[in-house]
Amino acid sequence: MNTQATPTASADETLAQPTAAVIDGKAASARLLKEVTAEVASLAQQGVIPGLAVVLVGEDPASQVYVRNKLKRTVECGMQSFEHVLPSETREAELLALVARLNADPEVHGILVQLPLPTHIQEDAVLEAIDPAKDVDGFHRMNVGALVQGADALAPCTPTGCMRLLRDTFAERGGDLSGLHAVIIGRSNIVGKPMASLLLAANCSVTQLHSRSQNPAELCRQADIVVAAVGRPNMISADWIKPGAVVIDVGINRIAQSAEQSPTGKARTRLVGDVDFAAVSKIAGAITPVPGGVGPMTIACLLANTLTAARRQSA
Ligand SMILES: NC(=O)C1=CN([C@@H]2O[C@H](COP(=O)(O)OP(=O)(O)OC[C@H]3O[C@@H](n4cnc5c(N)ncnc54)[C@H](OP(=O)(O)O)[C@@H]3O)[C@@H](O)[C@H]2O)C=CC1
Ligand SMILES: Nc1nc(=O)c2c([nH]1)NC[C@@H]1CN(c3ccc(C(=O)N[C@@H](CCC(=O)O)C(=O)O)cc3)C=[N+]21
Ligand SMILES: [Mg+2]
Repeated sequence: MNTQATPTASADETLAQPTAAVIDGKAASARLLKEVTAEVASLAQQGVIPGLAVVLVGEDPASQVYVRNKLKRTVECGMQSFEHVLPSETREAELLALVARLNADPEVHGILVQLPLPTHIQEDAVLEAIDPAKDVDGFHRMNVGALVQGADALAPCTPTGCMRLLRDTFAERGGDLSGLHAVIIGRSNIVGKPMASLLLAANCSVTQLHSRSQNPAELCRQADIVVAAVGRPNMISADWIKPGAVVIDVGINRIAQSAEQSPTGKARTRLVGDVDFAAVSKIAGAITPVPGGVGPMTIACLLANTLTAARRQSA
């Protein structure tokens, strides 16, 4: 990672050094995966191979990206991967029966049911059916409650990955997150809400924006840390950002790409985040790219959670 502008730089300094450091999520995830791989090997010597079951119902595009990358990394770090791809017509009862089988399977230490589920399935019923000890997404009420109360729990992977990137970024600058103002855009159970809990635990002042917020750009401009988790391509423009702020872009949006822009010369799609990277990177102190930012960290944290779950279940 380069360290050109500092997050506390004044507007003048930032004008003199107008390009944000690009936070390298791929490198950070490779470092974490290396640690996980070593610990998986030592657990394997005790006869335990951590196993992760992934359940995908239907065809959400962001979920498909996730599943593909996850499978690769799981095997690379020495874990077992169990994939369950079900058609979008799958009935809730069938899905609950599968979850019950995975709960009872001693080779499965972690269970992840991809969200969103098709609308005829009640998401919360499925999430509550997962054994909390195997809930590597941290979405079960028991784990959500523990996170909010600051107790030890399996914490959601994407916010955990964002925290690792933030801590690394501020540590490189000789500081930490304590006392900084963090603005989160989005309040989903997957990203926005658990992100707020983790930032509060790190002693940030936290503001949470959502679709009903008034003057979002004005509020966001007060942030030292911006976490964008909306699902709208390029929504966060340069005028939302205070010079020198650290920007974490969680969005994974697939947009059409013209033939001229495509490396293959064919009209295709490409991934973009929620932040207008080209404009914001001229103002921010540091920023995560999409792809190559939060996404790879989510996967590394998922595998770290699976290792933790396997250790606890075999202790
Ligand atoms: N990189 C990764 O590892 C991951 C990436 N993602 C991606 O992150 C993005 C967000 O995901 P997720 O949290 O699940 O999305 P959700 O759709 O569940 O939540 C989106 C949030 O954004 C808010 N919102 C919508 N429009 C606006 C607006 N105009 N102004 C302010 N807030 C708005 C919504 O507000 P309200 O509550 O009022 O409706 C809601 O809280 C998606 O692109 C997703 O693909 C998700 C998980 C992991
Ligand atoms: N129960 C559940 N938990 C989730 O955590 C969850 C989910 N459901 N549903 C879908 C979203 C989305 N999500 C992604 C994670 C990693 C990448 C990822 O690896 N991104 C790479 C993509 C690289 C590429 O393939 O081009 C990157 O950003 O660099 C993408 C998307 C997790 N989610
Ligand atoms: Mg639903």
